[in-house]
Amino acid sequence: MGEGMKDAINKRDSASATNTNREESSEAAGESVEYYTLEEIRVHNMSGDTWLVIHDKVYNITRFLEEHPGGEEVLLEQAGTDATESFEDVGHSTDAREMLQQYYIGELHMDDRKNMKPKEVFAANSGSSGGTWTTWLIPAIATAIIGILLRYYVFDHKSS
Ligand code: HEM
Repeated sequence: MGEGMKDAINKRDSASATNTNREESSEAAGESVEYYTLEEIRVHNMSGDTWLVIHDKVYNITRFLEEHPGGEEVLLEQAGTDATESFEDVGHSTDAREMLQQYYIGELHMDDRKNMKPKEVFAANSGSSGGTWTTWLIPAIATAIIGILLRYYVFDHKSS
């Protein structure tokens, strides 16, 4: 019996090994990604069926509602919508961000993504915190003025 049995087992093992590999590679290639539009997501806005979007990823958080340290209420307020801003406003920990993975079901449809246009990026950079160029321009001018003053001071002292 020995050889036949071993062969059968080997065949089964290698078959299951190739299956697993195929699954992994198709996942890695992103073939099985689901895309949802905001319209599709909007209907999942109740306590028994709760989806939300964070950073263009769609999460089914129905079974997380009761576990959320920040309470069920805040999640239900965001249910069926893009909750990225509220999620970020709270300043969630790295642990919270890692937890998200468990509830991932797909991606927000490309048409519904709020891609930052170059104009918006510029506006975001030149807000009250000051633009990037002012951060080096002001110290540069200050250094130049100090340099000029020092020169005058040194010359004045040499000539007198
Ligand atoms: C599925 C997505 C979410 C996950 C996995 C999550 C997870 C967590 C975790 C683990 C905490 C404990 C503190 C921390 O580790 O940061 C927390 C706190 C909190 N979360 Fe969320 N959260 C999610 C979505 C949201 C959303 C959309 C809001 C919207 C307002 C929110 C509001 C809060 C608040 C108010 C707290 C309490 C903060 C505090 O007491 O300091 N969370 N969340």
